[in-house]
Amino acid sequence: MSVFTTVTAEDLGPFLKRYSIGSLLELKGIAAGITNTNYFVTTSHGRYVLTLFENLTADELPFYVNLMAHLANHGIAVAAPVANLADEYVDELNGRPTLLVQCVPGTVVDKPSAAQCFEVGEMLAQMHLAACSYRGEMKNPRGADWWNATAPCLFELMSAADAEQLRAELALQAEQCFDDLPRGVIHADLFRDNVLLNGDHVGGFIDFYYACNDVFLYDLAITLNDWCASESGDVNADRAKALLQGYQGVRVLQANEIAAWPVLLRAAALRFWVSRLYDFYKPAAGEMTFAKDPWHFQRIINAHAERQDFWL
Ligand SMILES: Nc1ncnc2c1ncn2[C@@H]1O[C@H](COP(=O)(O)OP(=O)(O)O)[C@@H](O)[C@H]1O
Ligand SMILES: N[C@@H](CCOP(=O)(O)O)C(=O)O
Repeated sequence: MSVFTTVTAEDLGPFLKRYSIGSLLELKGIAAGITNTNYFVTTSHGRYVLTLFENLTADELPFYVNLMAHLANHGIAVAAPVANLADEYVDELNGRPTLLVQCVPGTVVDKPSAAQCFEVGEMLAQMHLAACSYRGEMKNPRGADWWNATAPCLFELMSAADAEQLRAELALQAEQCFDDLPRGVIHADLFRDNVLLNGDHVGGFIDFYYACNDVFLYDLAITLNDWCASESGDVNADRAKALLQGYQGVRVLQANEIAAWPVLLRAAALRFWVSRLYDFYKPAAGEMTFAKDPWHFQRIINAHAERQDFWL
């Protein structure tokens, strides 16, 4: 369920008058998603998704919303924001900041094929290049500063063996320097549930609310860990190769990126191991989160640590 703030057709009437998208035909809550309230809004002009932000404030939204508009302008498959008559993307409804975007075609695919991984890799590289001309800046809110600050409150709640492994993994990452790697705006959460696939093609990347400035290769590692790893943490080589081929067809990895790849795959898994551990052990009272399995990412780290061949 993810309708946290109810919207009725009556609520929407005055809201839609601030837009030029026609009159309301249908309003339907969207069950998927875990953070915000989403509705499909069908009007006489077409189909849109209305998001009511449950956590982000109107002041925090321009970086993400302008990024989506910038990428859509450059031909990247993302949901394009729709501006209201005051030429603003962010509006307000029922006490929440809102965004209206075009519906993108496709569905979430749980078990992607190699061909679909190829397309996702290609679109990701194109997104990285298109975002180079985007002027917004955002620090990674889930980068090394965050995981180093967050992990200490988890150690005493974890098994001794897991806490020891987490300490070792943090120490391994603390020794690295990624300053020379190509960087720019990254999605930072391009899991399967944030991509709509239309057959083999990318209908649209969605959910840009972790986007930030960071290392491109880290984004590719986050994507590979979700699109190509099984429950055991092992990686399907065909899908991984396809994702990397798709990516490198657009942006060829440099020698220093190839050298950093194994440790960045572990960094990308560490980020979600820590965030899922935090959600598991420290669920905030009343917070609308659904804890996902943290140990999945520990298994991915273990598998990467054993691996010799990284599909490049
Ligand atoms: N632009 C869009 N076009 C079509 N469907 C969308 C679009 N944006 C969101 N959705 C649907 O809404 C669901 C939840 O969106 P998501 O952004 O993941 O929510 P949350 O921010 O709550 O995690 C998606 O799985 C998808 O089915
Ligand atoms: N894709 C993530 C969820 C988003 O990150 P979070 O920090 O908001 O939990 C996952 O599957 O863990």
